[in-house]
Parts: sequence; C-alpha cells; structure tokens
Amino acid sequence: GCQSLHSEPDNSLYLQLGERAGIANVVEDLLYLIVDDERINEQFKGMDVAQFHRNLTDQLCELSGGPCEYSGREMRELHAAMGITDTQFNALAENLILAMEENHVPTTAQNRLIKRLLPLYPDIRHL
Ligand code: HEM
Repeated sequence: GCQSLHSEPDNSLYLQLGERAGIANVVEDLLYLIVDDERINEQFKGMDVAQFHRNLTDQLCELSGGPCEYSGREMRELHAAMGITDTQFNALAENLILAMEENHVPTTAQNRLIKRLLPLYPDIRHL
C-alpha cells in the first residue's frame, strides 16, 4: 500500500537476474552462443569483445532497474549500417534466452527482460 507512494525505482528484475555479476555471466554466455550461430556471427567479426561485454552488461543492468549507466553509443547509430534482418534480431533474442536459461534465470525474469528490449527493435533492425 504505502510502498506505491514512494517513487523508488523498481529493481526487482535486476535482482532476479543476479545483479551486475549475474548479468555479466549471461552476457559472457551470450557471446559464446553468438560466435556459434551461423545466422549472426558474420556481423560480429572483428568487434571489440571486452567493450561489447562491458557495454551490453551495463545496458541490461540499467534496463532491468539496476544502478548502472549505459555509456556506449546510441542503438540506432550502432546498428544502422548493419542491415539486420528480423531473423537476425530474433536469433539474438533467442540466444539471450538460452544464455539466461544456462544461468538459471527464472522464466518470468527472462520474459520481463525481453519485454524491455522489444522497444529497441525499431532502432536495431535494418532501417
Ligand atoms: C535486442 C537486441 C540488441 C541489443 C540490446 C543490442 C545491443 C548492443 C549494444 C549495447 C552494443 C554496444 C556494444 C559496444 O559498445 O561494443 C551493440 C553492438 C553491436 N551489435 Fe547489437 N544489439 C542487439 C541486436 C543486435 C543484432 C540482432 C545484431 C546482428 C545480428 C547486432 C550486432 C551488433 C554488433 C556487430 C555490434 C558491435 C558494433 C561495433 O563494435 O561497432 N546487435 N549491440
């Protein structure tokens, strides 16, 4: 009841994901899945793996209500030239779900994170 009167940010998803350390593990496993996935691995050739890991971890931390600030480039600016197809977008989402499964993230939390990523779709897919 009284809780809703305070404007505390909701960090329950962040906690379900295991905080920043848990998210970092998910992103690491996501990277292995990307490398093995013929649908998308060509796009990722030559990227800075450490920077990608740090920035995506910060982004998912922030999006889940955690105390992080994404400091990478805008989604549209990053992905505009890549010509990303719907199939490729879905492949990445699928790999993220698999990486969360591997880290025993509850299905409800998986769904909540995917839901928060969907608004980024228009900025990521081929424009
Ligand atoms: C929900 C979907 C996605 C999210 C949230 C996302 C997020 C990000 C973030 C945060 C970065 C910055 C990492 C850095 O600074 O290096 C990034 C870079 C990148 N993304 Fe995505 N991305 C998504 C979908 C995709 C898809 C579907 C592809 C290709 C199939 C893709 C290809 C790349 C590549 C190649 C980079 C590295 C760019 C570079 O180093 O210049 N992304 N993405």
